[in-house]
Amino acid sequence: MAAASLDLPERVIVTGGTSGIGRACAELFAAAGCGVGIISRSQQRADAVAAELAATSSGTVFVAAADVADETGMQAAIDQLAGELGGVDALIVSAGIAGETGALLGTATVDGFRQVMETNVVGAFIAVNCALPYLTESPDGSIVLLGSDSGFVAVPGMIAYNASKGAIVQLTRALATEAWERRGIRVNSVAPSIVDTPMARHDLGDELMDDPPFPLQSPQDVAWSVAYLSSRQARAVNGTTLLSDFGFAGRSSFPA
Ligand SMILES: NC(=O)c1ccc[n+]([C@@H]2O[C@H](COP(=O)([O-])OP(=O)(O)OC[C@H]3O[C@@H](n4cnc5c(N)ncnc54)[C@H](O)[C@@H]3O)[C@@H](O)[C@H]2O)c1
Repeated sequence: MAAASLDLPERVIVTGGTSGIGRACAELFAAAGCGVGIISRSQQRADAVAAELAATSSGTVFVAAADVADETGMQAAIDQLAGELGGVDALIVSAGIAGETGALLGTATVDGFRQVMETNVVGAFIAVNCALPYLTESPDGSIVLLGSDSGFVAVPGMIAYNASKGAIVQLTRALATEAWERRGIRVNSVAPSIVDTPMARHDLGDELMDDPPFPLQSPQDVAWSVAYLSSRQARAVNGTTLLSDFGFAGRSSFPA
């Protein structure tokens, strides 16, 4: 059977593009021949990933170093990448942290809560704001944020993370309404359950991740959802959060 193909954006910026889901997105877009701009906190790490992608794909890869919570640094990084790419058609926001994993109410700290919200929510808004002028210029601008099934079901010991990912669901809707009506830009998010990435391995441990009692997805599984939402084939999809979770969030935890 012949495969239908996605019309992907030509110029894509990915935050958190050197690891896990962000890296899988950068790989997918670069392999499809797109221009890709990776934002990472570490210039050295970004250079190494860009060299690996350049060796294995037809797309052009540029890198910039910035912390997503630093508005000035992010504006400089996005201005640089937009200049190198010749514009921006899609922004993928994958930079994120889990925070104080396992810290229950009473031990979870306010500082830890702030740090997670700064990175996962404020950082997402900063990235969107910085890329907005370029996406507005694109004939087909779109944004895909990384949420989580933790935005729908609360995982114990992750108060700040759960709250931050709930915020991403509503941030997606809020941005989508205004960005579409005023600028023709679509905004969607993907909410995965546990994905085999350095973040999940750090939080859950290799032993559990190597023999998980839950269905485990790959970063590539998520990258395909991101690719679809950023593609022209999803031109009527706006303000939605796509759960990629094997149906977990919709399932009662009590046996039938
Ligand atoms: N791995 C999972 O099980 C899972 C499940 C659901 C959602 N997610 C979400 O997917 C996204 C990507 O997660 P991942 O699993 O690929 O994690 P990861 O740790 O493998 O990659 C995240 C990247 O973001 C970068 N980053 C973190 N804070 C940053 C900051 N302040 N500025 C710039 N870069 C920063 C990290 O350095 C890293 O390169 C996150 O938003 C995460 O919450 C992950």
